[in-house]
Amino acid sequence: MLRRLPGDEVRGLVSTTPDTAVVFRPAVVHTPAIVTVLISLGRLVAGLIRTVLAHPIATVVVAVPGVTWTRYGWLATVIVVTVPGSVLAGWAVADRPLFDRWVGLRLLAFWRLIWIYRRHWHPVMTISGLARHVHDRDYLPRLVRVTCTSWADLITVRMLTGQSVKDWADRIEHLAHGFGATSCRVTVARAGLLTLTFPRRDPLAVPLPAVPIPDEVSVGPVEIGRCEDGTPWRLKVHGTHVLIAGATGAGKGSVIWSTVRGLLPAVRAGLVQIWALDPKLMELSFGRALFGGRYAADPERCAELLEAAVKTMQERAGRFSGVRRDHVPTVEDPFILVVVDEVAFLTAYQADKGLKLRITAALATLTTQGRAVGVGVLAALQDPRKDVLSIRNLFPDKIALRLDESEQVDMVLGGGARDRGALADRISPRPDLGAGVAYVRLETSPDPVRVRAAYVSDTDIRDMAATFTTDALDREEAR
Ligand SMILES: Nc1ncnc2c1ncn2[C@@H]1O[C@H](COP(=O)(O)OP(=O)(O)OP(=O)(O)O)[C@@H](O)[C@H]1O
Repeated sequence: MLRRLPGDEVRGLVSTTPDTAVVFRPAVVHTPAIVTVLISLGRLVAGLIRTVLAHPIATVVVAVPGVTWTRYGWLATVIVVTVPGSVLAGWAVADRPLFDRWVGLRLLAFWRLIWIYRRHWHPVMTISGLARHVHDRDYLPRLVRVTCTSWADLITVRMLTGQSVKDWADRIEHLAHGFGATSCRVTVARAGLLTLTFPRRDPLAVPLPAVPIPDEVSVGPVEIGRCEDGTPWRLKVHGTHVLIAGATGAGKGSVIWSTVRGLLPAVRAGLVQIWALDPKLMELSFGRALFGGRYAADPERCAELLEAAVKTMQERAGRFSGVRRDHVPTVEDPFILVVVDEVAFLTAYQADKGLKLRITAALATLTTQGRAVGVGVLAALQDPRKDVLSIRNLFPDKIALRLDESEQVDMVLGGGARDRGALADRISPRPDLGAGVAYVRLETSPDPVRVRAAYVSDTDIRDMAATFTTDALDREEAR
């Protein structure tokens, strides 16, 4: 800064050329050395206190052997280190999950905080463009905390003031590669705080066997697979409509069959009816016996079945009107789940215009009015473009299995889903690794969750059909 000091004008003059402006030397204020030393010492002590408070266990682990060594010698130190070490090792062998929960994952989180995240934080933030340089000062988003789960690192970050979630969502690839992870997902923890999820391994890389048929009678949510965090993936079908989008071989069949499987006790009890439309004649025909005659494959018959569902829906709406607003499944008014495999065969690819119109109108009516009166639609399709299924937005819940193009992810899950980590176009095309893997937006959260549907094999379907048919015959005989 150039400043005129009182009485210092002549001494500070560095240019006396007559035709130029008068230039003064910058005023230099000399700070006494003792002040600098005290400030540095203060910073050091504050940093030490912060570190001890932030990592008390690590401090104890380092400090106790250190103090023991200086006061009691090496023998005492060996004892101090080996006794707790052996106890911990024994604990790890005896009860690994409990050990991991209380010790293992915390140690791992500390190690990864120091070795991966803190070490690379500055360069990754700067190069990805998330840091700011204003008036010669660097402003970095703050790395608040690292926690580890069995499969991922969860990083809590305080954004810079004025940053948006989109700023981070736009840079998930920079972040993933910067910290050596395969992907990154961004979720909002609370105002100004984000959680970044960096998977360390893929917990869904191994196919899941079919979920056992539940004992209790329920219309859902139906357990059909597993979420990435190890919790069951439960799909709600009663009171909503579900669209399953996935390229060929993505595993749409496993979502459909797992749902049917989970509903079987309720079907047996007469609380649920499954109406199946199978225009490809491949998927649902296998378990035809489960649908009690409500199965259609040729488009004409599909249109009739859909119109029958609309009729039932309207008849119910007439009866329920002014009496109740929600549907409770009963034997008289069971929940009707209309399952459509490859809905585009009935809409976009249908050559008969009349049939196409009838089918689209029936589907639109069911998806706009069916929820409250106990009629739901579970439809699968390969190509999620609007001109293929104009009514795709009428499905409140959507599942994105492996898709061919990145743009299709937002078409299925809604705007911004891919930016927030729903990389459905990156799901492996290898059936053992990627079939049945999907991203969903669960009701409880706008953030996409990665899931895998259990695989219901042909043998499972055959068994389901055989058991169901035997049950049905037994019931007939009993009557
Ligand atoms: N959940 C799953 N887990 C593991 N493998 C699966 C799963 N679902 C399907 N597969 C495997 O992937 C193959 C293709 O699955 P499926 O036929 O269900 O796909 P799709 O999406 O219905 O394909 P298409 O649209 O061509 O009918 C299956 O034969 C099976 O080997």
